[in-house]
Amino acid sequence: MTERKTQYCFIRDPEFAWLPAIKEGNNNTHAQVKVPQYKDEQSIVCDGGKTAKGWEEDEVPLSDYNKGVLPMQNVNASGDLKSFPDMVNLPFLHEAGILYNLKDRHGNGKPYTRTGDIIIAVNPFQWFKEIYTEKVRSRYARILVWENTEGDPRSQMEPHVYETSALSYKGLAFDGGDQSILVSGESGAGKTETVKICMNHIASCQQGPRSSSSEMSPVVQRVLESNPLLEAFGNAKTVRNDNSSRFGKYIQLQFDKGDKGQQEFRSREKATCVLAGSKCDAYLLEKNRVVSHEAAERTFHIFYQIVAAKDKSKYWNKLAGTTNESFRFVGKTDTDTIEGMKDADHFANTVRVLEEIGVSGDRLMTLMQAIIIVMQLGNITFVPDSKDDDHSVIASQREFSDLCELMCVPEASMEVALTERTMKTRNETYKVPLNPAKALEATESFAKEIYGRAFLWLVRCINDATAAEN
Ligand SMILES: Nc1ncnc2c1ncn2[C@@H]1O[C@H](COP(=O)(O)OP(=O)(O)OP(=O)(O)O)[C@@H](O)[C@H]1O
Repeated sequence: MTERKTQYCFIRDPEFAWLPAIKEGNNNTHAQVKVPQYKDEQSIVCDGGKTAKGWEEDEVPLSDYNKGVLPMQNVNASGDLKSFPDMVNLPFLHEAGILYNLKDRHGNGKPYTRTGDIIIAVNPFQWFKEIYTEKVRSRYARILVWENTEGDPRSQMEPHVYETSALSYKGLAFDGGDQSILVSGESGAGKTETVKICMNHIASCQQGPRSSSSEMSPVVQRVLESNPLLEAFGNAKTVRNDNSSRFGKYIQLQFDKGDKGQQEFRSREKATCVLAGSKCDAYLLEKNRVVSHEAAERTFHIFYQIVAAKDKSKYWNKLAGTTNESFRFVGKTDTDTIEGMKDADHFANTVRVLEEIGVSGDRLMTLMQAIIIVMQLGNITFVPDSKDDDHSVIASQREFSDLCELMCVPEASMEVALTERTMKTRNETYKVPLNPAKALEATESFAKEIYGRAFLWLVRCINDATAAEN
C-alpha cells in the first residue's frame, strides 16, 4: 500500500489573507482542512505545523478558490518552506506562495527578493548595515558592471536593489540606451529610501572598476543634499509614515557619456559615463493638506519647522511667541521630532541647504514669508454682513491687518479680494459677493495656490543648482 502524501495547502483568511493548512479531503463543493494554530501573526509560517500550539478542523468552500483548487505550499516532504531568492523559480506561483516566500526572507534579514528583473523590497524598518557596506556596493558594481562574465552574473548574488542600479548603469554605459527605474509601492513601503540607496549606488558604479572609495561625487552629493529640502516642503507625517512624500517625483539623472568617437567609450577599464547632473519633476502635490489634515497627522513639515525656529522673528517679527496652535492650518501636533531630529534643527538644516542652492538673502526671506502668509491666511474668519447675508465681512480684524502688513497690500484691496469674486463676460466685468462659507473657501484656495507655487519654484531652484548645463 502506498502512503498518501500530505497535501500542504493554503486557505483564505479574513485577518491574515492566507493561512497554511493541510488538506484532508474534499467533496464537490467543500474541502476539509486541518489548520495549525500559531501564537501570533509573526509566528505563522510554513513548517507543517511543527511550531503550532494546536490544530483546528475546518471546511472551506471550493468556490472561493481559483478553479476550485486550494493553492499548494512550496514545501519539502516534511512541510518546511523552500525559500527562493528568485520567485520565478517558485514551484507553485500564486499570491500565497509569494507572500510566504517574502515573509520567510524578511524574517531572515533579507529585505530583497528577485522576480526576474524586478526587485521586491519588504521594508525592514531597521537598518541592516551589513548589506549596504562599501564592500557590498563595490562587489555588485564589479560583478554586474565591470566583469564581462558569461551567463547571468546575478545567479551568484543575493537579490539586492544594488542589482537594479548596477544593471541600469551598465545598460547606459555599455549599451548606450537611456534607462528608467520605476519605484512603486504603498505609503511607507520604503520608496524614498530605496531611491536614495539606488542613486548612491549608481554614483559608486561610475567610480570605475577598481574603485573602493566611499567618496561621493559632488553631483550626487548635491542631488542627495537637495532631498531634505523637497522633504521639508513636500513631506508630512501621516498615520502610516512620519516622513511621507505628499507629491510624486520623476528624477532624471543626467550622464555625460564621454566622446563616443574615442575608443574609451564603452571601455571596461575606466568609467567614461559619468553623472553630470540631475533634474526633478514634481507633480500632484497634496495641496489640500495645507488647509486641513487629520488630527493624528501633520501638515507639511516646513510649517512646524518655521514655528519652532529659534530665529523665526527674523522672517516676521509677529512670529515671536507663536506656537503651532496659533495657526489654524498648523494646529496641535503630538510630535516635534521627525526622523530623530527636532523641527527646529530641521529648520536650520533647511535654511543651510537653501543657501547652498542659492536661495539666500532676499530670496530666502520671500520664500519664508510666502509660507508665513499661507499660515496667516488660515487665521482669517468671516461673518455675514449685518445688512445682507449673502455678503461677508472679515471677523478677525487683527489677524487680517497683520496679513495685509505682511503681504504689503492695502487692507481695502485685500478685503475686496477675499469677500468678492470677479466675474468676466465678453462685454463686462462685475463683482459677485461671497457669503462667509464661500469667502473661507476662496481664502483656503488662495493659500493652497501660494503654497503650490512656492513648492514648484523651489523645485526649479533645486534644478538650477543640480541640472547639467548642457
Ligand atoms: N531599506 C530600508 N532599511 C531600513 N529602513 C527602511 C528602509 N526603507 C525604508 N525604511 C524605513 O521606512 C520608513 C518609510 O520609508 P519611505 O519614507 O522611504 O517610504 P515611502 O514608500 O517613500 O512612503 P511615502 O509614499 O509615504 O512617502 C523610513 O523612514 C525608514 O525608517
